[in-house]
Amino acid sequence: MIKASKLSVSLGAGQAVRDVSLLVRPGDRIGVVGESGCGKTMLGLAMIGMTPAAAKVSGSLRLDNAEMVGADEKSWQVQRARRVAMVFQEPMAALNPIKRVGDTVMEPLIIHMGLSRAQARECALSLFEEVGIPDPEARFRQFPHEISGGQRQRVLIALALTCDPGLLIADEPTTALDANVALRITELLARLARDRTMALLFISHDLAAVARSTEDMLVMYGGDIVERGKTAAVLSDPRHPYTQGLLSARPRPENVRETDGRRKRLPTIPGAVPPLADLPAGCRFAGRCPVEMSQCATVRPAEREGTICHQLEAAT
Ligand SMILES: Nc1ncnc2c1ncn2[C@@H]1O[C@H](COP(=O)(O)OP(=O)(O)OP(=O)(O)O)[C@@H](O)[C@H]1O
Repeated sequence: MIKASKLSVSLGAGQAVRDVSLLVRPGDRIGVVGESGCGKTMLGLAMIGMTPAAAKVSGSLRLDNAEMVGADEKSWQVQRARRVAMVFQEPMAALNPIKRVGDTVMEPLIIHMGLSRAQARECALSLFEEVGIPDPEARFRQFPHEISGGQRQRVLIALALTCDPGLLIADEPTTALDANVALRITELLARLARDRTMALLFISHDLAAVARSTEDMLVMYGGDIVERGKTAAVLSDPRHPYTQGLLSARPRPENVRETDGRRKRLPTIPGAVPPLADLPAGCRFAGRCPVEMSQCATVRPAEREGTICHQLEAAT
């Protein structure tokens, strides 16, 4: 259990995070949204003890029973290995370019988990399989530049899982990926959190991805949490004016126009997730939906053709 109370991060005269209180329990999946610079990353960094050297962290952050505000680097190293891990947005920058990806994932298993090389290799290969890396034996020997961006992000997720963390912080993990790969990575993170009863803090600008992968969400503005609640409720019925503004600023298909002003017809990609703006009226639940749109009781017949709704559960 991770509990932040009045957690603040000051950088010079400004406060990047202000008095944030947050309880994260095993298996919680929490989205964090808000405009650029509102403090999402800094909150994540404070929760893993990786704020910039110039930052001053105050308040309280308890990881299980240990108070981590003011803790030294050695204590943080233990917590980072076992309790909290983070996946960053740019996988190429986060991986050592001159190290084979298999060796990268084996290293913490040997150093922090005390495994032999043979055990670490076996464990790393099974992590590669768990995160959906095809042909793990072959990928194991490759360098980061030899694999795709999506596979690099999967390697980083495997790396983050090596010490079986209680909380995984994913900071815009799909920003550098194309829409389809981004969707798969989002689904992977949500699945891992469910399967491992691991908490997930999913920081993103992509509200549809937050809708798919989280149950609760926080909306940040100017370092504060201005709204929090169940993801479905916040997205369908935002209470704070800032959240209302954030949701209304989403790109909507009806706003995409040809140069002559006519509405542009967007191609339908089989299996693609429709933007939130396209969600049928009457559905209140954000999250992965097993119901095909053609069988969904809440969708009007005209909207059913050729589309699969992966995004909502039927309101029933
Ligand atoms: N290394 C740093 N030194 C000084 N100020 C910083 C540093 N990193 C971030 N900041 C400031 O802290 C505030 C919060 O930044 P943060 O990166 O947490 O925003 P964010 O919400 O994650 O933005 P984005 O969505 O663009 O990643 C901003 O005002 C930013 O300018």
